[in-house]
Amino acid sequence: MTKQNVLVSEAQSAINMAITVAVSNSSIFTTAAQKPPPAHGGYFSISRNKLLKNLEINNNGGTRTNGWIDSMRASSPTHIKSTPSLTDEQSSWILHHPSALDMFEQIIAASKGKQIVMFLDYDGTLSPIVEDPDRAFMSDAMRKTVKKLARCFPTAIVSGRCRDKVYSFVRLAELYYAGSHGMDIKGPAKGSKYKKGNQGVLFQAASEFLPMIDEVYKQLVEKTMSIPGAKVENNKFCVSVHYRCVEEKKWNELALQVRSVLKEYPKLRLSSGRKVLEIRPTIKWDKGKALEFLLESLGFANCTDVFPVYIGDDKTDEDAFKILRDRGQGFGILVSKFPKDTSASYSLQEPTEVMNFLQKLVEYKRRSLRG
Ligand SMILES: O=P(O)(O)OC[C@H]1O[C@H](O[C@H]2O[C@H](CO)[C@@H](O)[C@H](O)[C@H]2O)[C@H](O)[C@@H](O)[C@@H]1O
Repeated sequence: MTKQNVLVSEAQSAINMAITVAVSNSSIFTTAAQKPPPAHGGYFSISRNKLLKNLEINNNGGTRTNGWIDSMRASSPTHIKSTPSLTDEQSSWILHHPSALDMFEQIIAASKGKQIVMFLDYDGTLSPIVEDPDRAFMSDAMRKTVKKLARCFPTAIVSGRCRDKVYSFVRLAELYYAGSHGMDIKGPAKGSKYKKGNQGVLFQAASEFLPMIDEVYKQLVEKTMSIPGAKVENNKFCVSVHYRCVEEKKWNELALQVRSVLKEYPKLRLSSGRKVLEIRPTIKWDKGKALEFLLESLGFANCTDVFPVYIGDDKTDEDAFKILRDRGQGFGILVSKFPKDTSASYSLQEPTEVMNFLQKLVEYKRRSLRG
C-alpha cells in the first residue's frame, strides 16, 4: 500500500468508525450506514466539524444524530483512488491553505517586530503516526531541531497525551508542556532563556476528575479486553480508546462497549481523533485555552507584539487555530496531506516538512541575530 493510500484508508476508516459509534448510540444501525455510498474524488472531504459534532455524546449519554448520516452519505469517499495529480478541490484547498514552507518569507515578514512563540502538537506533527501509540518516537533529528528552536523562541508542546508520557518522548527540559489536551500544564524544568513571565507555572484544569478518569480507564480496559487490537491509554485527565489495530467488523462492538461505560458518566464527553475515541471531562478547557494560558504565563497577555505559531494535525488542534484566528495574532499550520475543514492558515504535509519549517525558523533567527 502506498503512503497516500494508507492515509486515504485512514480517512475512510474514520468515517466508518464515526458511523459505527453514532449509529451504535442511536440504535438505527443499518448496512447502508456501515458502507458509505460513492462520492467524488479519492480523498476525505467531509466536514470534520459536522462529523464530530454528530459524534459527540451529550450529557445524558444520548447522541445528537440530526442529519449526520445524510451528510456522511453525501460526502464519504467510495473507493481508494491513488492519483499523483491534484483534483480541483485539492488545488483550491491548497490555494486557501498554502504550504508554510512556500510562504516562509511572507510569514517572516508578518512576524517582524514581534516575539514569535511556538506551540507544537506531538503525534502526527513531531512524530509520524504509527500503529503502536507506545512507540510513537520522534527522530533524533527532530529532537535536535526542536532543541534549537527552543533556544530561539519560547516553545511549548501541546498534546492529548499525558504530560509525563509526552515528556518521555520529547525529553527536552527547556520546553513548556501541556498534556491531556492542555489540561495539565508545566513550565520548563530547566531554565529557559526566556525570563519573561512565570516559568515555574504548573496548572491542572481538571484535578477533581482524576478519580473518575482512573475508574473509567479501568472499566474500559476490562470491557475492551475481548476485542483484539483495542488499546486503552490512560492520559491522566482523559482516556484514549485506540481502534487502529481493530478489525473493522469489530468496531461496532467496541463502540457499544465504550458507550456502555460512558453512559454512567454524564460529566465526561466523547470526541474523536485519528483512529481513536477520546474521553474527557465536559469542562470548558481545550488546547486553545491552554495556548492562551501559556501566552499569559509567558508574559504576553494583552500584548500586540507577540506572534504565536501553532502547528498541529488533529481536530483537537482546531481549538488553538481558532483562538489565533479570533485574536488576529500569529496563525495555525495544519499538518495534513488532505483537504480538511480548518481554522489554520497554512499547511504542511507531514512531520518531515514540519522539521524543515522549524529549521528554517532557526536559520532565520540566527541570520537576524548576526544582523
Ligand atoms: O495531541 P496529540 O499529541 O496529537 O495526541 C493525540 C493522540 O495521539 C496518540 O494517538 C495517535 O497517534 C498514535 C501513534 O502514532 C496512533 O497509533 C493513534 O492511532 C493516533 O490516534 C495518542 O496515543 C493519544 O493518546 C492522543 O490522544
